[in-house]
Amino acid sequence: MKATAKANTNIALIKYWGKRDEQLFLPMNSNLSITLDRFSTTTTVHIHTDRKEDIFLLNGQEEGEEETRKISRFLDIIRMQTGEQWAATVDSINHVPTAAGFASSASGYAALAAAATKAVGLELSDPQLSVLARQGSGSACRSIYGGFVEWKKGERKDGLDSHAVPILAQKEWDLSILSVLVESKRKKVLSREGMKRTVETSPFYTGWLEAVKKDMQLAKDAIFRRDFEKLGMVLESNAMKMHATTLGANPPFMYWQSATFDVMEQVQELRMQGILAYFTIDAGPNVKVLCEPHNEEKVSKILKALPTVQDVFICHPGNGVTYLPT
Ligand SMILES: O=C(O)C[C@@](O)(CF)CCOP(=O)(O)OP(=O)(O)O
Repeated sequence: MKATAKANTNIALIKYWGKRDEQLFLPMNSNLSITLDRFSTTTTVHIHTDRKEDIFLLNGQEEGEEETRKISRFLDIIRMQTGEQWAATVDSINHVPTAAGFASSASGYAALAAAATKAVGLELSDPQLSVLARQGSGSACRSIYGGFVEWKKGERKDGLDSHAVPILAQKEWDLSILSVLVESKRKKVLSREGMKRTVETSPFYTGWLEAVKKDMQLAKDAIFRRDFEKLGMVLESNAMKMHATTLGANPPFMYWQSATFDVMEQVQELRMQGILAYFTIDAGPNVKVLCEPHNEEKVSKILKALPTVQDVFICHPGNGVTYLPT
């Protein structure tokens, strides 16, 4: 038995930042993303009943014990649901150049969840598939759907109500999401560690939780009204508040580097010239800049001209997980 699935990466507009349950990947706050039309993972899962060990191939290379163990832990969730013993060969191709400033865990676990359940004949609804993908990496639960997506934090301790729901299909509102790759000078604090340390030690974290509820409402209203200026203001403000929490952590840390500031200042300069552009930043120095499609070439050119910008990748809203012929 085997199946193939493809999932796109997504970028958070209202951030997932902090867990209320580390084992089940349950978030402290609801959050909101756009699934993109490029940077995806395609995963084929072959099921074997004559073998005990899982094999994990990434971009054609067999991965070592540590990475394979992570995949096996994820597949154990499915094995518990089927109640059967089987091993899998997971063959993932990442079309997510890390150099493009995207983490591949979101598209990776969304594609794996879809391909593995399909291969074992486990028919899950989209919300159930989102609950499963979430247990590989939180943000992966959002890549099940296309376009604008909300991850409802849920209230249940078992997390069955903590999953993504679609807000607006990608064809309903076209925006440009420019992934701006800047020079990276130092190793970043991975988002999992960063959010854990922040929740546990930052006095600013309670302020974040208060503010993000309101930001979610403002962002959803702006999306329903297709009000790009209002959406841009709230997503930029939300990213700033998320990063402000890390400055109060113990020990404090900051994801931004000097090149990050160059891009932020350029985006604010563009707005002074009347061009609507807004930035958001995740757990690293790279920046995502949102603008309206008619401005994308101009904005991309101006950002590329910054001496500390290495490249700019233009994306648009993309679709959710799809199954491919194996
Ligand atoms: O994407 C967002 O909402 C915001 C962030 O990118 C900000 F850095 C966090 C993504 O965290 P993720 O990699 O999903 O963590 P995991 O659940 O520990 O695997």
